[in-house]
Amino acid sequence: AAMSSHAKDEPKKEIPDIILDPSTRRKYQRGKFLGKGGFAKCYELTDLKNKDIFAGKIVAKTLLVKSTQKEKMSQEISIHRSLREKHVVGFHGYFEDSDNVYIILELCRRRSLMELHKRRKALTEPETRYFLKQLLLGVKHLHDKKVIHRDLKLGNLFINDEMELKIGDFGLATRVGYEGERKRTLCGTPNYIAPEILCKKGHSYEVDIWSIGCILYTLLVGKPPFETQTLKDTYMKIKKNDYHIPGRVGPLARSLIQKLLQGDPTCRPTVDMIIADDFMTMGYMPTRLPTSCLTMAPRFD
Ligand SMILES: COc1cc(C(=O)NC2CCN(C)CC2)ccc1Nc1cc2c(cn1)c(C)nn2-c1cc(Cl)cc(-c2ccccc2C(N)=O)c1
Repeated sequence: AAMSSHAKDEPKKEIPDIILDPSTRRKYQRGKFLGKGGFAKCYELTDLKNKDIFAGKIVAKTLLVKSTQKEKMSQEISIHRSLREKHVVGFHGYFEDSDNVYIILELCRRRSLMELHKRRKALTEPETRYFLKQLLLGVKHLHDKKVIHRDLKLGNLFINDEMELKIGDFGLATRVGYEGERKRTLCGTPNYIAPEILCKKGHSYEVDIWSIGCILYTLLVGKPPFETQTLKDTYMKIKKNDYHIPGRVGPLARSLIQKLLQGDPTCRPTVDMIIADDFMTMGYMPTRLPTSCLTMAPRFD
C-alpha cells in the first residue's frame, strides 16, 4: 500500500461502510465520496431502510481536540438544525461514534454554483435573476432568524436535480444576540469578505449583502469583482472599493451591483429591498431552469 501519512503506531481510523445512528437506530450505507471541505469529508449515505440518499458530512474526532474546534462544530450544527426553508440545505440529523461526528444533510446532485460558474463563466440575466431570487429567499430566512451566514460563496450554494439553489455550510455562521449587536470576531477566511471585516470594525447582517453583491457580479461578469494574483492585493482592492463593471452589463444590474458593493455597510439594502429591486422585478424571471443550463446558455424566446 502507498506510504500513509500517519504515524506507524496509531491505526488510521477508517470510516465504516455501515454507519449506525444510535439515537434513531437508522443504518446508513456509505457510498460515493463527494468531496471535502475544512475538516469534513462528504459521502453519499443511503438509509438502508427506505433507501433515501443524503450528503453525509463526516469529521474525525481526532481533528476536534481543541475546544475551539469542538465549539465551532457544535455552533455549525446548532445553527443549521434551527433553520428550515426551501432554499436552505435540509438538516436531517447528527450523531457521533467513538471516532467521528456525522451530519446528515440534503443531497444536491448537481453540486454547486461554483461548478456551474467554472463551466459556463458569465450567465444570462434571466438565469442570474432565477438563482439570485432563490438565494435571497434563503438569506431572508437566515436574517429573519437572526443568523448571519458570513461565508456566502458559489461553492456553498448547492443545486439539486430540479435546479433549485440551497444554501449550505454554516461553518462560519453566527447568531445576532441583541438588536443592533455588532460582531467583532470571525475565525476563518470568508471568500467574499466584506471591507468592515477586513478593517476590523463591527459587522452584522450587511456582510451577507456584500457577499450577495460579489455573487451577482461573478454570475453576470464571469469573474469575481476584486480578483487579483494575491490575497493581499485582493484585500487592498476591497478596502479601496476598487472594482469595475464592464460596459456589457445592463443598467439595472449595474445599479443593483453598485448598491450591494458599497463600502459603507449602513448604505447597503436589506434582503427585502433587493427582492423588490428593479433588476429583480423588471426582467424575465424563469420559473424553472433546464439542466442543460449546467453546460450551455439557454434561449428564453
Ligand atoms: C452527487 O452530489 C454531489 C456530487 C459531487 C461530486 O460529483 N464530487 C466529485 C468531485 C470530484 N471528485 C474527483 C469526485 C467527486 C459533489 C457534491 C455533491 N453533492 C453535495 C455535496 C454537499 C452537499 C450536498 N450535496 C452538502 C450539504 N454539503 N456538501 C459538501 C460537503 C463537503 Cl465537506 C464538501 C463538498 C464539496 C465537494 C466538492 C467540491 C467542493 C465542496 C465544498 N463545497 O466544500 C460538498
